[in-house]
Amino acid sequence: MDDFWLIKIDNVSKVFKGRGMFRNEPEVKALDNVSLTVKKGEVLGIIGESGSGKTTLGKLILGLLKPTSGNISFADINNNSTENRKPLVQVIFQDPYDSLSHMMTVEQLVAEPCIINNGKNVDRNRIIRALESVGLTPVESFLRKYPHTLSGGQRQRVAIARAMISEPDMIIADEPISMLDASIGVDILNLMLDMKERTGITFLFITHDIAAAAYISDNIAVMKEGKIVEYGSRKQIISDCCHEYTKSLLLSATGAGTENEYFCSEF
Ligand SMILES: Nc1ncnc2c1ncn2[C@@H]1O[C@H](COP(=O)(O)OP(=O)(O)OP(=O)(O)O)[C@@H](O)[C@H]1O
Repeated sequence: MDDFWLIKIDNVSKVFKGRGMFRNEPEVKALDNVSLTVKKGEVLGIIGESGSGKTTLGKLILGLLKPTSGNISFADINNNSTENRKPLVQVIFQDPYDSLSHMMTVEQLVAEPCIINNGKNVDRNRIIRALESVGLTPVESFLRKYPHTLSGGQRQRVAIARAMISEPDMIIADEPISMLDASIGVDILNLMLDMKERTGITFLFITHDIAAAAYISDNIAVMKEGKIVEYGSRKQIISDCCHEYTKSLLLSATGAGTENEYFCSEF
């Protein structure tokens, strides 16, 4: 894997003003001076407990939120075209049932991002290839189905096909397996790894599950209360972590005799 960067996050903080009718609740510092580099072609795991700022980080990268301070830089991409462009970033959400319109067929759902981007219909073969690439075969049996007739894992595969059809440079996967059974979750992680191998796509994998992060990530950033408290390669984080918080996450994943299916034998 090369070390070319895709996104650089420099000293980024994000403060949310107090909620409540009179904004009388205290403000929240969701991100506190975060610096991080997303390298091209890697799976970067962002791990932390609820409220540690993971989703806020993803929303800042997507441009859905603006940093209160600090800077996010995007690499110039040039795919043999005359003009350089920013990396195209797509997102996969935690709940594939909620994130997919119940009124649209699988074919319409997968075609929609291209129609929004280009304003014209998509070549049907492209939709078929996208569905094949996520293992929804025979494709003909899925095209006219609605999300409520699919299993959770199949819905998440539709969400991945929808994200992949516009050929993004990076996908932010925000807790993509937390609502799935463990074995289906492993299938989705394997699919993401397979896509990384085949296309060189970069993933930002947001999770509260350190074992899932260890299974799929090249590098892992551990977040606590809006800060990155530890960063390293998967092996460093699993075998040689320093921060007490990381140790406690590892202990809860492996401790008390619990078997965790994501942990590989190398750890
Ligand atoms: N729009 C908002 N307005 C006010 N506070 C917010 C807003 N969005 C997030 N927060 C607060 O910012 C903090 C970080 O939230 P964030 O959703 O980034 O955490 P997270 O690590 O993704 O948590 P989870 O795993 O539960 O999704 C939390 O305290 C949350 O309540």
